[in-house]
Amino acid sequence: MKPYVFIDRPIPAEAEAYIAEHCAYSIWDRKDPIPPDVLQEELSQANGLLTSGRKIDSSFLEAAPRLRAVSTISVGYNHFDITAMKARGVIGTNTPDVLNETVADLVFALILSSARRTPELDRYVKDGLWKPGDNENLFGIDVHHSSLGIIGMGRIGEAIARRAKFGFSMEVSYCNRSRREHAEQQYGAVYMTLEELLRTSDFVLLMTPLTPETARLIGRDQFRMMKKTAIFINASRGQTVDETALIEALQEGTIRAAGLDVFDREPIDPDSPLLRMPNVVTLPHIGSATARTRYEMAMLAARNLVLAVTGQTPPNVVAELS
Ligand SMILES: NC(=O)C1=CN([C@@H]2O[C@H](COP(=O)(O)OP(=O)(O)OC[C@H]3O[C@@H](n4cnc5c(N)ncnc54)[C@H](OP(=O)(O)O)[C@@H]3O)[C@@H](O)[C@H]2O)C=CC1
Ligand SMILES: O=CC(=O)O
Repeated sequence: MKPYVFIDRPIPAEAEAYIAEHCAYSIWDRKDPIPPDVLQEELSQANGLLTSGRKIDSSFLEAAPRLRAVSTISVGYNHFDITAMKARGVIGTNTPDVLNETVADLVFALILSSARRTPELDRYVKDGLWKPGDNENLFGIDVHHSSLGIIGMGRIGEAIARRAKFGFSMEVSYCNRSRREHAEQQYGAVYMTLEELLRTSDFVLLMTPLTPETARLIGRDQFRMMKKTAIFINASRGQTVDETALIEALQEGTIRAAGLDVFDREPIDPDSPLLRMPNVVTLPHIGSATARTRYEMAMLAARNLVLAVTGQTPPNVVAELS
């Protein structure tokens, strides 16, 4: 008998067809949330789940007694409760590598737009405020030949370091728990302590996974260590930063500006002060969101799921569950 899998969101037709070849399945092919009774019914039967960002914890797993594998269409898997999944023998897979270049492009969009104030100045022109004599009020800061500190020099971090070094002649430094020699040799990245990186970088980029160690890694003390002219970029997860401390740092001029793709709460609270600061560029968590990359991610997640539920070893079992 074929394994039964549940797909909890719309996916490309090719990914669905691939799953259909190997599994019995059903799909929630709509944008509105799945009604609890439908989810409950699906979970009671499913051997596998294809999802993105759904919290997989012990109460979820209790409702899914036959579940053997969860495949997420994302590289981040902080929504997996590893302990609970391990206890039930549920495999978890993610989609690394296929999004590296796309996320790196988006990080550069944040770096450039926050340094040269492009969203703010676009508004300025469209609002009819551009006038003869405009000069210093339109100035930004240079990206080329400046310094970029990457906290979390991994697969995506390296794609960013390559752009920084060869595209913009930037000095790259990084801070990980362990050295990444490839980044040092290829991009001249200098390994530093977190404090040293914060004190010396023109651009501070957070690119770590969200883990108990990285939760609120950047707070009031860390913002105070940064240069007053520093621009803070976050494309990791919102919870790696103390958002109240970030707002305070921006309001008090402790740092110059921020470029943010991720937030503590997503979608962000419409009353957040971050949405009213001209020196903050905000994006709706779109690091990997191009049609081609999302297609590759869905195909990879589908392959991971099929392998896992048919008793084979998928290539992308997350480290803590392999
Ligand atoms: N905004 C968006 O749309 C996207 C966001 N992301 C986020 O980016 C994250 C990174 O992805 P990816 O590059 O593929 O992951 P990798 O695992 O390849 O890289 C993460 C790096 O972070 C370092 N790291 C881990 N813990 C710490 C720590 N406590 N302090 C300092 N460094 C640490 C690791 O090095 P070491 O082990 O040596 O510490 C590793 O090199 C994802 O987990 C996800 O949260 C990813 C894709 C899109
Ligand atoms: O945030 C996106 C991811 O792939 O992780």
